[in-house]
Amino acid sequence: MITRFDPVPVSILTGFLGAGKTTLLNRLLKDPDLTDTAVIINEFGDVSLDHLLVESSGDGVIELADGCLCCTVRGELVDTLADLMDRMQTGKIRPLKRVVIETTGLADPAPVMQSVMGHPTLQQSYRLDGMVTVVDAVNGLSTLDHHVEAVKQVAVADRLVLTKATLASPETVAALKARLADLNPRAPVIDGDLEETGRAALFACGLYDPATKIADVGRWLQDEAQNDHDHDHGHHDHHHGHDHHGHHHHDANRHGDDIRSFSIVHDRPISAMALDMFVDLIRSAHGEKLLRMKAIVCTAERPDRPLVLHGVQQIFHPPERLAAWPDPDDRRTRMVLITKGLEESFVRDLFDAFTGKPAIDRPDRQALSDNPLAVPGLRM
Ligand SMILES: Nc1nc2c(ncn2[C@@H]2O[C@H](COP(=O)(O)OP(=O)(O)OP(=O)(O)O)[C@@H](O)[C@H]2O)c(=O)[nH]1
Repeated sequence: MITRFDPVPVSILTGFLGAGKTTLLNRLLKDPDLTDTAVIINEFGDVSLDHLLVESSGDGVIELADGCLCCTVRGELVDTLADLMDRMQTGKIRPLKRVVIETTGLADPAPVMQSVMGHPTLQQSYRLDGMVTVVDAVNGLSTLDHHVEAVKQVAVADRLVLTKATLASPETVAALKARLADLNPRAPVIDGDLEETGRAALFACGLYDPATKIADVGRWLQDEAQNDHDHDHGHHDHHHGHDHHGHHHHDANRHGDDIRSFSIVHDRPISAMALDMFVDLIRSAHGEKLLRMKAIVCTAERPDRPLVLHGVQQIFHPPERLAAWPDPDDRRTRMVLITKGLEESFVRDLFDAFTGKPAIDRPDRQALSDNPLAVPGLRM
């Protein structure tokens, strides 16, 4: 038997790389009001860590990996939403109160929104209710200057959540708030540290209304609707190339001409000192090219308790030791990097050198830490 339901509210949690989306989601998932909520998380790259770092991973958390919601895995999002509705209607899962979609940090929100609002079948089953955008107080201004996706994420928001304000100066926070008000005069800016920010009510914003946003928002959504229409009619020339209008590649690892995502997997424990030196070198010498680094590391000193590292542009947050491995049978170190203008081979060579992997034409860790710039082949 098929049961019909009222359209299920869908909220989209977005924000630039490392702004604090997963951290906020982990707080929200502790709110009992978010039971019967399906959470769809999406990550760039072939190795995904978010499903390990979302604390209530398991039932209700669906992972769309190895691609970006706004381009490569957009079809998977549509299929996932259709499948959830099908399972609800046929009684295989309990009726959902809400669906929350966490996008990748580089996602253009417009195509993701259009998937929910404009898809001919999905729009009968779902309604967009709550665009929540997380903005990092430390990197926010420069991110808005350099990444069109970040500008769009702010402009489309119903609510803006400001994170890391205690790490930024009051002047920086004031300048950022002024910029946010220009881009989105009506969205309240909510302090990420407040307890109530972590409650389910954050998502309940009411039916999405583009008319309450700056005029660009309506245009972006219309462009997406037109793109979908053209696509349906065989014009496959949109979204190729990340041009100045913010259009996208279909390649998950090329979200801009020089933006790359890659991962390093290592199956032996790493000494904390080697890790420290590797991170320090990357950060100090190439921090501006490192958009994001996320890692779960098996250290030689505490192999039973993995270390989680987060680098967001130049900022490295204090590492966190988990109580145990999320999957006790997989204790490999996994590191995901998103870089802009920094070659994968360079980072890999550096990692291998610090972790002691021998190579004929590369010096060892000691020589590297003494003089990293003197290394042939390791200079950019
Ligand atoms: N001090 C401080 N750190 C924060 C805050 N929010 C997030 N962080 C830290 O920022 C780092 C990145 O946080 P995530 O929640 O993983 O960010 P994200 O937006 O999900 O990252 P991506 O999925 O890679 O885009 C982590 O080390 C967090 O602990 C905050 O409000 N204050």
